Amino acid sequence: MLALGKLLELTLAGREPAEKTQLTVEGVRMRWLSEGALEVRPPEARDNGLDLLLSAGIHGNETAPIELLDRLLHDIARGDLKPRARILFLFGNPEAIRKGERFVEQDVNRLFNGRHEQSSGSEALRACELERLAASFFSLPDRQRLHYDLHTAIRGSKIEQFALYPWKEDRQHSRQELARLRAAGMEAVLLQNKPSIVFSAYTYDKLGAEAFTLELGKARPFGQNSGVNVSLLEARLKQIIEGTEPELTEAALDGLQLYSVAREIIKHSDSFRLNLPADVENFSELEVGYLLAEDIANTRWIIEEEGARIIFPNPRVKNGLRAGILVVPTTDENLA
Ligand SMILES: O=C(O)CCC(=O)N[C@@H](CCC(=O)O)C(=O)O
Ligand SMILES: [Zn+2]
Repeated sequence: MLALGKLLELTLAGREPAEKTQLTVEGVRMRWLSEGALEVRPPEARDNGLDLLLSAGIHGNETAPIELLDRLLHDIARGDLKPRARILFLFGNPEAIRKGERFVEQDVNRLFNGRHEQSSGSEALRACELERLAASFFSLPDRQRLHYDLHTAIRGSKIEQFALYPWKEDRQHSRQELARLRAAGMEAVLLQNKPSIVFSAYTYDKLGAEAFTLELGKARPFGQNSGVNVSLLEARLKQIIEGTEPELTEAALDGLQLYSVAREIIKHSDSFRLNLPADVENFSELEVGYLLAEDIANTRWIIEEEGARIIFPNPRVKNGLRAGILVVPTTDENLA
């Protein structure tokens, strides 16, 4: 296999490849751009006009998505997978991946859309570099742009695999993309309704990509991901890469649960208390009247919404950051 197919090995070892560009037997060009960043370009005659950004390891301990991208890259480097799409593979936070930690000093996925400029340190620099790599990749005119930022969650979930769909003023969420996610095994989608500082929100808002954060199961160390079943997503990604995806019909949305954000729980101070068991699962339902959280100056988060569920509860985030999202079921009436 070509050495550049071993991007993960290079990244784990903190090494630069001797040769920065290599050609597969299929004439596919692989180009190492920077640590954890590799562009794959099909021969011009095979190019189908799709630019696909696949990122993982924005959180260093979320290894199942990293292993999935590693398998796809191996297949491309061996000539077993024959891309018609142009692809950018990104391992988001190499230092944290090497340490097996979510982050080293600060969460890279809270540093996009301008936030890295107000910060310092290696993770702020990395967020800036990821924005630059994505912007350069998505700079070619008249091409389709798609970004999947792959994650696993800190805790178990009542809905194992789900997507978060960013928001931008005057832009509608796409039914076609939701059908594609359903076919890729996602059981639910959270439709965001305000701007955000995560990677997929940057590529959606600033670069015009269809972009999603995908949650694929519970985070575990390398080699311990047999409980994370990515087979439907992996099969779909291969079809997208090879341009062999079956046509999507509207009916394919059937069974996909849609949620919208009712409220984001922001931790304001060290007095923040979250009134949930440590092992509570994502999408656990909360009853109207339930006292969810308390914070400084008698701030109280009481559930007012029927059918509210909690995702990503985390009282240990830094002050000023999201300590959970309250979501409620929604319908497909506003989709494009
Ligand atoms: O399990 C958790 O609490 C967090 C899992 C995770 O990393 N989720 C992403 C979601 C990004 C988004 O809001 O689109 C994150 O929190 O960065
Ligand atoms: Zn994550």
